[in-house]
Amino acid sequence: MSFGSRAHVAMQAYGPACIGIDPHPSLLEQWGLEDDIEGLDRFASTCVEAFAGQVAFVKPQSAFFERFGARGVVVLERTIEDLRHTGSLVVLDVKRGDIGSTAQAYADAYLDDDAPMAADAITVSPYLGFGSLAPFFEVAQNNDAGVFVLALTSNPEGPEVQHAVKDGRTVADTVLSQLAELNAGATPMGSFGAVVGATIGDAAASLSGAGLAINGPLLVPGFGAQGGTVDDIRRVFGDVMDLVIPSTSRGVLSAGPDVSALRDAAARVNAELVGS
Ligand SMILES: O=C(O)c1cc(=O)[nH]c(=O)n1[C@@H]1O[C@H](COP(=O)(O)O)[C@@H](O)[C@H]1O
Repeated sequence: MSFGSRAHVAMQAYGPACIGIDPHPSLLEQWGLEDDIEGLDRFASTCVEAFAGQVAFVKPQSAFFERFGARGVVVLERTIEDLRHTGSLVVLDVKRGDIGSTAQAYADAYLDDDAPMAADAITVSPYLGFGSLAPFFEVAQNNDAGVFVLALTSNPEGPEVQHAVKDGRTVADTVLSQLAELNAGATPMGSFGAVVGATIGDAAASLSGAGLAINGPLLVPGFGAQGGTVDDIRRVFGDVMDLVIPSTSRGVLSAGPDVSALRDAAARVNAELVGS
């Protein structure tokens, strides 16, 4: 089953939320853990216990594991493995992007189902040109995996690149319309998503063509710790709420380390969104 179909099924079963595993040093401390490999290991396994098979998407943030070198990557690899095939889909947040021939190697590393780090989907950056991402889409397609392309990110620096205009269209608009082309005709939705922050304000209003209706999932970070609210999500994504996967990390992780408190916090995110 394609990633788009699997995502649709998981969203129906658990609600739309994506919970990030971001082992910040401050969260390790808050959880009573040392900022070392043992602390990382305990943090990640607690998250697996809390979220596997409980939410539609879990998004480990690679950088917080890479901080610990090869041993951190081992923990990441095991975390992905433990989460996969539990009902929750793993979106590995690595934000890759490179010239096509190197993009192929990244795609093989994270999206080929036989690779040790294979995830259900990854995040990628289109700023070497949308066409440079072709290997990611091809490997994803062949492995029923997904790709989330940065379009309108949640950070305040994003607009300087993403709102830049070429041939009368913003860069973000171009990214979104190329995703819509890739997803055309897919049901219930395509496997190629966009990252659009909950904090983008009125930026979506200037999009042309299909706008945010890319017939693929919209990963929406910036919700929770970065200030985005359910009202913001409703305002920005009104017509395309069915495609929205709101993503939060610190907003839920700060409820830890108690497993049931973490689960309750994740369930509250879903309840808030479904009620919206
Ligand atoms: O791709 C992402 O997930 C992402 C894109 C974006 O525009 N903004 C953004 O915050 N993120 C990631 O989403 C997570 C947000 O974490 P919190 O701010 O703690 O909810 C981090 O792992 C970010 O790297």
